Amino acid sequence: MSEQPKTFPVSWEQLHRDAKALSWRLMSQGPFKGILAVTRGGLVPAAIIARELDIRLIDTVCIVSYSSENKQGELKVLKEAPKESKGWLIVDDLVDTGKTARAVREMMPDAHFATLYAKPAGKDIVDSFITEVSQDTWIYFPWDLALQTVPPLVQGKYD
Ligand SMILES: O=P(O)(O)OC[C@H]1O[C@H](OP(=O)(O)OP(=O)(O)O)[C@H](O)[C@@H]1O
Ligand SMILES: Nc1nc2[nH]cnc2c(=O)[nH]1
Ligand SMILES: [Mg+2]
Repeated sequence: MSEQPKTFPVSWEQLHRDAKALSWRLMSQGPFKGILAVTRGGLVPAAIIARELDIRLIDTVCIVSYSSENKQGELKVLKEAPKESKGWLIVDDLVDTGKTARAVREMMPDAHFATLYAKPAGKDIVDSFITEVSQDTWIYFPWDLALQTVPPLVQGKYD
């Protein structure tokens, strides 16, 4: 569970809408030679953007930054980005502290960096994003969520 006081849950529909909005914005920045998806969070947005911009060349940079308890640790690069960066589009789901984005930027200095969501500490590192949320907000992606029942608003209130 997150220790952030605020939460921003994103549904599949919302994610699709935001990835399409980002694609619209990126159209004027291209054409791009290929997409570099930052795993794992960048994979789903990268697939949607690749479809919208008709990009067939997709590569990955494989980075682990947060543990399963949502704590940031040492950055582990499991697979480096390709050498060429000019004309490439980097896609990640979000930028938070900017640690991941900074590391990828170093590997791909001439690429355009796009994320769906951005927090204030990291937003200046990326070139394009759709929605900003406050630093004390934890974003929940649809692949981390499940439908569940919630009690009615008034349950137990008038007992
Ligand atoms: O700006 P930062 O503070 O570096 O955080 C942003 C990164 O954290 C998350 O990835 P994570 O390392 O949790 O891995 P995942 O994509 O596999 O979920 C997210 O997908 C970004 O890549
Ligand atoms: N899911 C998720 N992963 C993150 N990694 C860094 N910040 C976040 C966040 O707000 N949500
Ligand atoms: Mg990630």
